[in-house]
This record gives sequence, structure tokens and C-alpha cells, in this order.
Amino acid sequence: MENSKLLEVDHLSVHFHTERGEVTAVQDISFHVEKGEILGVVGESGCGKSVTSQAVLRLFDEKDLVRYDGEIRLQGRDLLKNPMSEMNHIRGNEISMIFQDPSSSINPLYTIGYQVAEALILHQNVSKKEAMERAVELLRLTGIPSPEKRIHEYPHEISGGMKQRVMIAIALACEPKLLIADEPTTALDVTIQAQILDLMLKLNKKMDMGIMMITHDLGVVAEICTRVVVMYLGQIVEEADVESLFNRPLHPYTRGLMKSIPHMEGEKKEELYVISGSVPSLNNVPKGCRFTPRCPYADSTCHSKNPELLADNQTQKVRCWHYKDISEEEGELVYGNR
Ligand SMILES: Nc1ncnc2c1ncn2[C@@H]1O[C@H](COP(=O)(O)OP(=O)(O)OP(=O)(O)O)[C@@H](O)[C@H]1O
Repeated sequence: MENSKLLEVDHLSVHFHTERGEVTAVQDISFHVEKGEILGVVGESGCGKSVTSQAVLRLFDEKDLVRYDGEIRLQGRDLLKNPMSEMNHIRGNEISMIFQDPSSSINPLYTIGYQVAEALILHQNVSKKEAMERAVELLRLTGIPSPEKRIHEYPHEISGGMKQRVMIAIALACEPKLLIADEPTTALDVTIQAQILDLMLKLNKKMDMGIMMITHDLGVVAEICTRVVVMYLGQIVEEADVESLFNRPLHPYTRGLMKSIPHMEGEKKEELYVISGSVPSLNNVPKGCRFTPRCPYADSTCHSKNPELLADNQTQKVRCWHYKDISEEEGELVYGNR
């Protein structure tokens, strides 16, 4: 049978040098992205979402990196063993990345058309004329009106939402198998955010492209993802299909994230739930379960031993000693219902 797994991250750890000594930003994480699926990677700032995505593309400065452990396989090939020359080919060709801030991938000095065409000329060996024609089509695909006119415009002449579309067009130029989207809609206002998410969903269906969607926003997850991994302080604390996660979140951290989503039902305005405290620094990782300092249910077992990520059922895994009791005690989450 054909392996439907596009990306497999297997026991990945990423260790960095810092002024205060060596830190492990991502600790023994395993997950996969199927062909054509949208996987959400969720967590607060500092949980290791970006380090995970950057590891897939090996984007770190060599001087910061101590080493990787584990494997990252793209259709069976271990990317961590690839020479950098091969990684340069994979970036943009097989895996593309889009970021929160389009200015990191768009050059203010060149026209929009030139920048989309350049990606094609660079990776696909097509003529300049052909590349320009395809650039127009790609910009049309991303919903940019009158792309034949827009190709002559410079980035400063277009809005933030349009820049985001241009960045997506550049990322899609070579029809990558995997798109890594790191908070692609965070900086946009709500209506534009919805349009960009809608666009990504359409492109995912049309091109059968796997997407790894990195976000701190569970609303984005509910909107477009099929499965999700929840990260906390460099580890995966819960993994589930989206239906299960929203209907029955298991980890107290996931439950906290769910409870902090504002909801509009009913007359009464309720105070928003806030998970107490903040993500500890990597130099100060708690002994035992990493969530203990912020967990209202932590007891001596939690303080002394970190639980494994274990399957609760066929679609959901969780890393918590007491999740069954907590779910029973707290009951269903109204906030979690989509
Ligand atoms: N090059 C580096 N050297 C040392 N530490 C790093 C490096 N890159 C990231 N880190 C640390 O790794 C941890 C995880 O960072 P990461 O950027 O992955 O978090 P994140 O979940 O993506 O948060 P955000 O949403 O703010 O980007 C942080 O504590 C960060 O300081």
C-alpha cells in the first residue's frame, strides 16, 4: 500500500546554544502530515511551533544550533541527513513557507510580477515570458483582481491582505507538496483573515497540497484544520482530529486554551478565562510535567514525573496523569463547542 504520509517528524529534538547554556527548544516530538491534509500546530508564544517548522526546512543559523536528534522525513527521505545543497532545492520546490509578515519574503524593490516570476525561473527553468504569464495566473488564483495590471505594481502600492496573497502566490509557484504557514493571518484584520483562510482551503483542495498551519488561534484551527497538535514548552501535550479536540479537549492546557476563546452566546457577558502564569523559559524547565506551575490540578506525581503522550482513543493522544478525572470534574466545555 502507498504511504500516504507526506511529512513524518519522528522523535525530533532541537538543541541550541544560548548565553545561559544549552537549551532544548523542542523535545522528542513526533507527528505527521498526510498528503492533502491541513495539520494545525497550536500553542502560546514560546511553545516551539516556529522552531519545529524551521527545523523541517533547516533554517537555523549554524552557530546557534547544537544539534538535532530524531528524523524529519519528506516522503521517506530524511531531511536532517540531506546536504544543504539538496535542502536549497527542496525549499520552494517541494516545501514552501509563508510567514506572518509578508515583508520577510517580498522585496520592496521589485514589482510583484517579477517576484512571482522569479520563483518560477529559479526553480522551474522556464523562459521569462512564460514565467510572467504563469505569474499572472498564480496571482489570479490567489484572488488578486486584474493581475495583468497588478504585476507592474510595487509592494508599497498594495494593501497588507494583497501582499499576503502575493506571498502565497510566490510560495505556490512551484506547486510544493507541503506548505508551512506560520501565523499567516495574525497581522490581518478579521475579514481579510477569513478570505486568506478560505483561499488556503481552496488551494489545498485544488492542488492536494499538505499544509502545516502554525497558529496560536484556535479559531483558525476550527476553520480549516483536519488534525491538530497542541504544543507546550517544546513538547506535544495533545494530538487529535479537530472534531475530537473541540468536542472533548483532554489536556488541562488545551482546555484552558478553549476556555479563553470569547463566545457570543447568551445575554450575559462572561469574563474571559485566562490561563494563569506564562510559559517558563527554556533555562527553567519544570521537573515532572512541564505544565505543573500553571495547572490547578497538579499534585506530587505531576511535580515528580513527566507523563508520556499516550493514546486515549483512536483519534486522540494526551500527556497528562489526571486528564480523565479533570474531564469528569469540569464536565463538557461549552466554549469548546463549535
Ligand atoms: N536560535 C535560537 N536560539 C536559542 N533559542 C531559540 C532559538 N530559536 C528559538 N529559540 C527558543 O525556542 C523557544 C521556542 O520558540 P518558538 O519561536 O518556536 O516559539 P513559538 O511557539 O513559535 O512562539 P511564537 O508564536 O512567539 O513564534 C523559545 O523559548 C525561543 O526563545
